[in-house]
Amino acid sequence: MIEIDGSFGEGGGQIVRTAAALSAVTGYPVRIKRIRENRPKPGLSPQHATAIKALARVADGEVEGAEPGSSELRFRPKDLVGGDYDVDIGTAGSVTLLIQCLLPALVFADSPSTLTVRGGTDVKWSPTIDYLSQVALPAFAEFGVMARLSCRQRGYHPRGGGVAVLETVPGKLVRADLSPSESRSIEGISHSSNLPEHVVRRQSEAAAEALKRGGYDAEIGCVTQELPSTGSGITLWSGWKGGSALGERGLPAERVGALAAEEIKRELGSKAAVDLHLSDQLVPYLALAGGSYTAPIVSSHASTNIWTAKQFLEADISVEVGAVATFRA
Ligand SMILES: Nc1ncnc2c1ncn2[C@@H]1O[C@H](COP(=O)(O)OP(=O)(O)OP(=O)(O)O)[C@@H](O)[C@H]1O
Repeated sequence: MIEIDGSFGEGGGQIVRTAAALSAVTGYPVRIKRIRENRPKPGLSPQHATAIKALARVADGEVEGAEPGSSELRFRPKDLVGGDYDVDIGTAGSVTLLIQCLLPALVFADSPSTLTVRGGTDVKWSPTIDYLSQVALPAFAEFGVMARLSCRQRGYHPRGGGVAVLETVPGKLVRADLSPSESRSIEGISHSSNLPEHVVRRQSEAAAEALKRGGYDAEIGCVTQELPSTGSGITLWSGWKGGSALGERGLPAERVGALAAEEIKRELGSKAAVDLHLSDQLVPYLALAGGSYTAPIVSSHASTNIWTAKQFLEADISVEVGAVATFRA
């Protein structure tokens, strides 16, 4: 059994998701201790526990300790079984982080799968649903990941109620070397629910103006809906880089648009191939398939994910830090 110290490095939920995902893929049972020990609310959060239980279904495995608040978890995977899976994270737990945990296993499953996830699609501290479909999945596809994501209904904090469907087809992963793009065109979507129509327009106009000042062309769609949850957000993307911001009470719509624009401008201003967030999300696929990419810096999420991947795989992953950080395996 592989033993993982969940408080290592970044010490967050990602160690748990990556360790369980790679346990499922390699078939090595894992015991994760000291889970999120240094977080204000240590142990598994309800959304981490839901992800692990869902992964156990896909891996036909046994799991102990996958309960909210638990500081220790044992996971023993068996066969990776494709099929239809329906997972309700409840409230506004992140749909994209649950997918982050299950996707590697679905890629190695014995048949195609349709995973329906209910929860928050555009929530803090996680990739937005548009970031996952427009930035992360296309980058994973370079490594051979065959997955298609559709957002049936957005879900904002705190009510959630979002629905996303991920369809996967298993296949062999392939080595990929991602190179930087010179593109100066950016796409995006500005969205809201139960808010006046001018909110999405002000978000998108502020973003487009800020991007134009930086010499970028932007095409940003606007969607106003009436859904069970209330909220707004904007995601911008260009190749393997993104920027996003979520509306909140007291934060002017113009500021939300400008924040997303500032983030993607910072990323596009770097000579790296992928953005900061993608650099940690790609680690499992880099470790499994080999390849290379560059990122602006080595984040603590990325170095911790590399450490976690090395506990399961022989992969010789290295990061060389210069003007940009080069990830290689
Ligand atoms: N704005 C964003 N855009 C894209 N990806 C993001 C964004 N914010 C966070 N992420 C990604 O979400 C993941 C967050 O992992 P992390 O371990 O911090 O999450 P967590 O499960 O909420 O755990 P914890 O609560 O312990 O921090 C990382 O892969 C990170 O790259």
